[in-house]
Amino acid sequence: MENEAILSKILESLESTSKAQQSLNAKFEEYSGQTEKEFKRVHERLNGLPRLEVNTSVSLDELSKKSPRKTETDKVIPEIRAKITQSPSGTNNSLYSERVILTTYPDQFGIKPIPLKWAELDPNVRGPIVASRHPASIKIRNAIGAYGGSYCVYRALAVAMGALDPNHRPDFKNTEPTVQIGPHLQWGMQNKIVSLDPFGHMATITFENQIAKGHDIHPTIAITKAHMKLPEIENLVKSGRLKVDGNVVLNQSGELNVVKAAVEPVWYLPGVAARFGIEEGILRRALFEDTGGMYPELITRPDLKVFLPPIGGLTVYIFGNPKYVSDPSKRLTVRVHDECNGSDVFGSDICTCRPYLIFGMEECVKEAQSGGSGVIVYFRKEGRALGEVTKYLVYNARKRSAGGDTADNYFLRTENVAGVKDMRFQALMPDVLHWLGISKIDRMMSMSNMKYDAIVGSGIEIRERVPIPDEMIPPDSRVEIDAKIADGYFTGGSVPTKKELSQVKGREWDDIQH
Ligand SMILES: Nc1nc2c(ncn2[C@@H]2O[C@H](COP(=O)(O)OP(=O)(O)OP(=O)(O)O)[C@@H](O)[C@H]2O)c(=O)[nH]1
Ligand SMILES: [Zn+2]
Repeated sequence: MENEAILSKILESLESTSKAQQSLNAKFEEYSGQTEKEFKRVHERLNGLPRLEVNTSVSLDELSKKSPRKTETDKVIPEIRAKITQSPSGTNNSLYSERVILTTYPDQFGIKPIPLKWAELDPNVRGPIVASRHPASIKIRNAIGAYGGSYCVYRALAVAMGALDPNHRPDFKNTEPTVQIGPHLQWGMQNKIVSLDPFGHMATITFENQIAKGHDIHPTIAITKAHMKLPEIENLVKSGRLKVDGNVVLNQSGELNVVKAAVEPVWYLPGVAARFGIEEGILRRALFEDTGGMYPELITRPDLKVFLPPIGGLTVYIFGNPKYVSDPSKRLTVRVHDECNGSDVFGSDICTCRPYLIFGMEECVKEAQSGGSGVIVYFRKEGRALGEVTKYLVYNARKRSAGGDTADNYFLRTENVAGVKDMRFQALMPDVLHWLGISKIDRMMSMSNMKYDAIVGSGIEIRERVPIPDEMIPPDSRVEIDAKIADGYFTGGSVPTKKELSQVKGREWDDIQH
């Protein structure tokens, strides 16, 4: 009797699972427009194609012989490949030491990190950031994580496939900055800079001797100069809104002269924790847990205070004389921008990102032309640091919702998916402004209250806030901008009421053609 009840329960649940599967299939067909017939046709075509043989015991040499084209494996360094193929399991090959070092401990034999004193103005007192785990560095390492931000994972792949010697030492000849930034007083002040290494661009010069001794020290900042060309800027020049001056705007096609700096994240954990008003231990535990246990040393090495997180960094674009940026007697225009690949690069019109970025650039150029300078900071924090997958999920939810894509529900839809509406945590953002030695901003090209509060709260004065002009707002992004204004973003106009917000509607799903 009891068994029968269980059996019927199982059958019931199987039935509902298969119903769910059916409705999923129906939905799939509806969304993708693929009939079963088409599906079969694709399958048949695929079946007709030659199959890729998967043979785990095959050697890399055999594989590259089989491949008719040149593949990545052809580029491997023979000695590295030899080391990899010596070990069929790959877990104990001669690339690395026999024993896998899962973590280290402060009191372990031979562990003696190079002293590191954060917020010291003298780089020799501050000390280099050493993040390498290779035999010559593992005992003197004073930072958790790896150089390169998120790109450390690609480096691991290159090493694993034999294209890169794990002990490769970069040749830094001629890589020095094209202009000098700093040192600025802020570099030596407590809590002004906690998420980047202010000496990151000077590492190869300042720590030349240590590098020559074999210490694996990398710069975490690089500064170069370039020309840039954008269609909108060219149009501004053609329409006469921007003038050619041969220095900032180089010619009629709107070519701009810039100095740019790429910055990788370097977190001083006690400082990051203090910025968010949390305990360092809690921060370390969360970073350990929510990166899938990637960095056990966050827990086992409380003596190591610096962490190089595997996240995107930022880029600084300077218009005009870079020396003026930190000179309080010169005017300064700034736009701090968070990545929006869909709009910034691909021209999506659902938000104001690229238009505001271009407007920011225009004003930076004008400031530089009239004797001041301009700075654009571009942070890799896609989709308010929630990522592009979350962002697209929310777009779908917005467009499919019963009452339409209205401004009053804009943030709610993000919260439904991500749990929060924003994970950018602007509290760390002003660090780059302090690295540049900025003490006041004449024109801040942003309406964001979060950016404003963070910058002003860090001790930098903002003299004027400049909203995006109405005519630059694409129609479908009205939903976003009105929702933001109602949520506290700066506006020169009126703040929409709840009722008004419910009437601001984005494009319907059906209006988007495929
Ligand atoms: N998750 C999510 N992110 C979005 C959406 N629309 C824009 N974004 C992201 O929001 C961020 C916008 O950043 P910014 O362009 O710096 O603008 P802001 O912080 O809103 O403020 P302003 O300085 O006034 O422009 C970027 O990271 C975008 O990718 C959305 O619908 N969902
Ligand atoms: Zn955007």
